[in-house]
Amino acid sequence: MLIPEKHVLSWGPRKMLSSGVCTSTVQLLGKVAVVTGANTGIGKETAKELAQRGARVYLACRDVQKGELVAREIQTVTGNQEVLVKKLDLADTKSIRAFAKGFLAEEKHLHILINNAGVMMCPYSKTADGFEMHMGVNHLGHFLLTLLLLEKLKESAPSRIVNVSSFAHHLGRIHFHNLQGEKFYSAGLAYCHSKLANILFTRELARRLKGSSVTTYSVHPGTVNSELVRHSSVMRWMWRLFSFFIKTPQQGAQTSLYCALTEGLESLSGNHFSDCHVAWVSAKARNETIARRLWDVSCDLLGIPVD
Ligand SMILES: NC(=O)C1=CN([C@@H]2O[C@H](COP(=O)(O)OP(=O)(O)OC[C@H]3O[C@@H](n4cnc5c(N)ncnc54)[C@H](OP(=O)(O)O)[C@@H]3O)[C@@H](O)[C@H]2O)C=CC1
Ligand SMILES: CC1=C(/C=C/C(C)=C/C=C/C(C)=C/C=O)C(C)(C)CCC1
Repeated sequence: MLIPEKHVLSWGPRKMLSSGVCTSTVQLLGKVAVVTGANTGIGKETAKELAQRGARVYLACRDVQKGELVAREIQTVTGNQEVLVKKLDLADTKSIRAFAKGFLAEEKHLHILINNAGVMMCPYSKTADGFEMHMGVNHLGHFLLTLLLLEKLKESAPSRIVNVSSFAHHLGRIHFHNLQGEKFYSAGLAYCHSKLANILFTRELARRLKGSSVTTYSVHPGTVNSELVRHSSVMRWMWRLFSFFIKTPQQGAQTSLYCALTEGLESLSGNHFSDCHVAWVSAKARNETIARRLWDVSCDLLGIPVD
């Protein structure tokens, strides 16, 4: 194990709240990984560990300058020079298509895709394509990215897709008549809806990928001290006050790493994980009809032919 357990699990309340360590010893020399939102928080720690294990890692970031600083840091810490930065703004489908085009032209393989980037509790705003920001970035952006990279993942199989969701999905609903939040909007609930969409996408994708050796998992990383709370002063205050009780980003990365690396997980494709174990999801998240409809509606919105 490359992350010594004592550094992942400190002591006291944080230890109690941060169970779940990726104990896989899998090495990744010759493997290629993409991590979205890798310039900070959970994504940065996930990318660092993948690089530590020898993978060529693409940091897919909307701010290339921030990404370059982190890439240098990861190169220095891990000794792996194959840490690359590529511009990806999930709030703009042109940027997503440009990212995929560049990546597919450059790389023969893609073994691990970690759909990690996310926004939470933004004031009402829209992406370049007119999608509500949470649904647009957290769900539709990653949906499009994944479909554009799917052939490469299939050619590189066995390969894995990890979608970082949240236990907040329990409060989520897919309001097909108000998917862009135009009729009513709550910043907190919009986040929950998008995280439910992450789980429905994972389950429907797993169903469609059966037999392909490409597997997919959704993840709740835990409550993690990161920049996710940037839009809420109450949450920022809570995070500061309770920082000792919540996970570090390195601890928050463990379940994503577990799903990306652990051998023998293939039969659990489509499942949701928390603290490196299969976790229960809401009844809405288990609804196949909603999952199929969300898939079709997402294709429609993105101008992808529905199959
Ligand atoms: N922290 C927590 O307690 C929990 C987090 N999660 C999930 O974990 C994931 C990682 O979040 P976390 O590390 O905590 O949060 P951070 O805010 O620290 O990191 C989020 C990352 O997403 C990137 N991002 C945001 N918008 C876009 C965009 N339009 N295009 C590309 N990248 C974008 C950010 O880039 P930039 O730095 O440029 O803004 C940043 O790199 C999220 O999906 C979140 O929903 C789930 C449950 C709990
Ligand atoms: C009650 C309580 C807490 C609050 C937890 C909250 C509010 C978690 C929210 C998580 C989110 C927003 C996840 C995003 O996906 C702390 C700080 C752990 C400290 C112990 C008591």
